[in-house]
Amino acid sequence: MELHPALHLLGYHLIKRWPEVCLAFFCFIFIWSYIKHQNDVLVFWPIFDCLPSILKNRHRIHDWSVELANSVGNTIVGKGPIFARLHLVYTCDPLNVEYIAKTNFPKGSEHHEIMDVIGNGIFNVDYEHWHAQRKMANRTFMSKEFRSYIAKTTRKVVENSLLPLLSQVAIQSCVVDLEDIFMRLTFDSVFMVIFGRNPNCLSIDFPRNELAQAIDNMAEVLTYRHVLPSSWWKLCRWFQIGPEKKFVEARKIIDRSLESYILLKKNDLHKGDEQDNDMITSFILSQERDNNDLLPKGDAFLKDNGLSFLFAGKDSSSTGLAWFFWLMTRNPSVKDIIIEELRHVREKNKDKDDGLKAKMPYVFTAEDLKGLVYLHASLCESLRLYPPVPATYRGVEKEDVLPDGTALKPGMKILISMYALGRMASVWGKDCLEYRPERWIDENGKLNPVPLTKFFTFFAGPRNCIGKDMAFTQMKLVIGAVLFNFHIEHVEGHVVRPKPSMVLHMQNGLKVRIRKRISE
Ligand code: HEM
Repeated sequence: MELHPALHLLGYHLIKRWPEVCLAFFCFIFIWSYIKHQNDVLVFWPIFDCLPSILKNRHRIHDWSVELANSVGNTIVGKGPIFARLHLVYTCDPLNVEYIAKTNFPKGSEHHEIMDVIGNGIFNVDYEHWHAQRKMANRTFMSKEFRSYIAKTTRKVVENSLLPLLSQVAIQSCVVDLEDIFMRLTFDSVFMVIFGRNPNCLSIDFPRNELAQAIDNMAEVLTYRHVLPSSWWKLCRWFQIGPEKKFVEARKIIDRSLESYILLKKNDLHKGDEQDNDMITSFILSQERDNNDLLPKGDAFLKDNGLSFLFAGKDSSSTGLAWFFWLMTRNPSVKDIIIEELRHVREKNKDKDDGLKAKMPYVFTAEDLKGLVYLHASLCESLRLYPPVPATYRGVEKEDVLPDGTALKPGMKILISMYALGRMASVWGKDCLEYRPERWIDENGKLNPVPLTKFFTFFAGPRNCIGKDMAFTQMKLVIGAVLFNFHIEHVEGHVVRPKPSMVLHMQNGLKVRIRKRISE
């Protein structure tokens, strides 16, 4: 049978122009699939796998992680684009996470590479090296002297810097970013706990601190490194372009500053000055005293750990505080109960108050706030809904099976979302998105231990947060002082939402007005 000339021509062109035809065909499949799946929470594309879904939701990545768990499942295995050589297991199944935490999966070599700026600091090492460092750090963090040093230094920052600044802001009745104020506060207090010196970032002229700025820039670059395929950021590093240029500049400042602080500390120690109770002094003494081959000698190790703890402690408590105060502005009944608890303490203290402590604004001690059940419950509830460290990951180095049956193979990466873990109806019940401190309190008015078993904000197992108690002490001192002495009003129209970053910062900060609470 003779072929129609038009069909003949079409066949000729299809063969001659095959690259264009293939491209058109792929575009058609792509657009058709996009339209068909545009409302799906997760789509696995050919070649690109889950990457387009991640990119589409990058601006709301934390809320997307909750939707994923609710609509697709608590554990999802994805491969990522072929060129990224990624094999990812995303989980927010509490049993899986508990297993991962207790079995002590390593952070892995990729983490070490990405976080090269903290070298062999505790955050970046695994197995016996981590074990030796954790033992040394535990000795410091568990000691009574160190704990009371934390309480004393934080209270000093609250009394001498935070309250005068807020009083001034109240007089001027201007709008301030409370998240920025808390970031300055925790930088000063964490720095004092680690290095024994106050960088004085928190003051009414809002000074620019070169080191704090360099650490923020560094954190931004590290976020890029975590989300980009490693070949991309390594190429940028090689050419010293984009974020990697910023990295080099930030690193110079960080190295120079921390080295000089360590030198100052060593000079103080060798002059025979009275010993401080800060962390670096304690680590220097451990280095001199302990004979453990797994604990590196020298200043590089001190610098790596000084920076590890600064990274871990600087923005986490401040972020926790910012979300807590945001929730207070939206839940006045909760705020009133906490203030009532604080008033009781104030009344009890009246007899023993010396003139200095009795003056307004009133400052509580860590001891005053320790037993306040509702304050603790409200803070835990806020940290559940807004975990300052929203996600973490672990490497897989040998075959294993998670409690829900997911098979793990060497080379896989396990991504754990603390943000999703705190918001799942299957874990916290139907009212999981409500801010309800009562869920942390039992029928006898005591703290309920049950929610703690599903609370992963500070992670779990042997590699949980070593600074958890310190963070609670810091945050409660700030909450007690601010709620008791000031009214905080959220500026109407200012939108508060989480930023897609490694720490759950607020996208636009927390804009508030402050008034003194005197007459009540
Ligand atoms: C609200 C405040 C805080 C939260 C929510 C928090 C959360 C966490 C989480 C989730 C981890 C595990 C991360 C992982 O393994 O990937 C962690 C580890 C760690 N945190 Fe915190 N943290 C807070 C405050 C602090 C403070 C104030 C310090 C000390 C200055 C600190 C020091 C550390 C260190 C050193 C580790 C690593 C522990 C290890 O690997 O053995 N954290 N933290």
